[in-house]
Amino acid sequence: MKKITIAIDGFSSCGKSTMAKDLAKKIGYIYIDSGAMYRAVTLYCIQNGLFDGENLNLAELEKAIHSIKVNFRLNEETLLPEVYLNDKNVEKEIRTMEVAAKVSQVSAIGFVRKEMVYLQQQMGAEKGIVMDGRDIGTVVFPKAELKIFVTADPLVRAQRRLDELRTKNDTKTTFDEVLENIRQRDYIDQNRDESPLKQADDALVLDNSELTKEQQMQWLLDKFNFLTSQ
Ligand SMILES: Nc1ncnc2c1ncn2[C@@H]1O[C@H](COP(=O)(O)OP(=O)(O)OP(=O)(O)O)[C@@H](O)[C@H]1O
Ligand SMILES: Nc1ccn([C@@H]2O[C@H](COP(=O)(O)O)[C@@H](O)[C@H]2O)c(=O)n1
Repeated sequence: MKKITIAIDGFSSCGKSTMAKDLAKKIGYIYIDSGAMYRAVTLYCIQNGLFDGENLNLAELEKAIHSIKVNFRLNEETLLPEVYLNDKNVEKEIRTMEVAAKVSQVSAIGFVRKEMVYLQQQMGAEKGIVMDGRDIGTVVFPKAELKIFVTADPLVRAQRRLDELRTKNDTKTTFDEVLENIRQRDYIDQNRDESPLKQADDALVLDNSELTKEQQMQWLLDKFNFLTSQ
């Protein structure tokens, strides 16, 4: 069967990666979490002292951007791609609240986006890919055959993310901190000049506030099956 490109965009913590990952596994496509790439660049900035409080040293980051190596390697056990920063697996480090608090500032920078979008387009050149993010259907793959825009109530999203943090032994972060981070990221992502988060005109909208993971997966699979059976 001819392979297609699937773009899943939407708000923070609404389940994009969960459904993109599950769908890719089910249909034998490559899965790429584009947010992980922006998180990896953010981690680089933190680790290399490019942040002075809230201030980011843009000149230093611009000098370094071409030499920051961000790529994915398959975890042989989970069969899922994991993100590497300069050849080090950083899958866990990029999921901290420290990175979450700074990533939307980094991802709003034009030269950072240009570099990441170039890599993402290379990864999807052969199709057969499910990529999730904020600008996948609008900028990275504007010709994607299937575009989904995911949304959910911020309170529901915050609770899901908090539950996840608790399973990772984070007992400190509060519900209000998670909610504030989600609101802040949504605001910055929607209002930045470069490739703001918005629904592509030809995207199908999914509000999964009241759907289980299984229900959202079935919804997505139905859309995929319908499209590829045409
Ligand atoms: N339908 C659902 N019902 C309950 N929990 C869900 C559902 N979908 C996803 N989750 C959970 O919500 C949390 C956030 O999901 P996920 O990481 O997939 O979101 P995301 O949109 O990719 O987030 P981010 O943009 O922050 O990377 C995870 O803990 C996931 O297991
Ligand atoms: N295509 C994308 C993907 C992500 N971002 C930015 O990265 C942040 C983290 O992404 P998650 O999917 O892991 O939450 C996100 O808040 C965006 O600022 C992006 O700009 N474009």
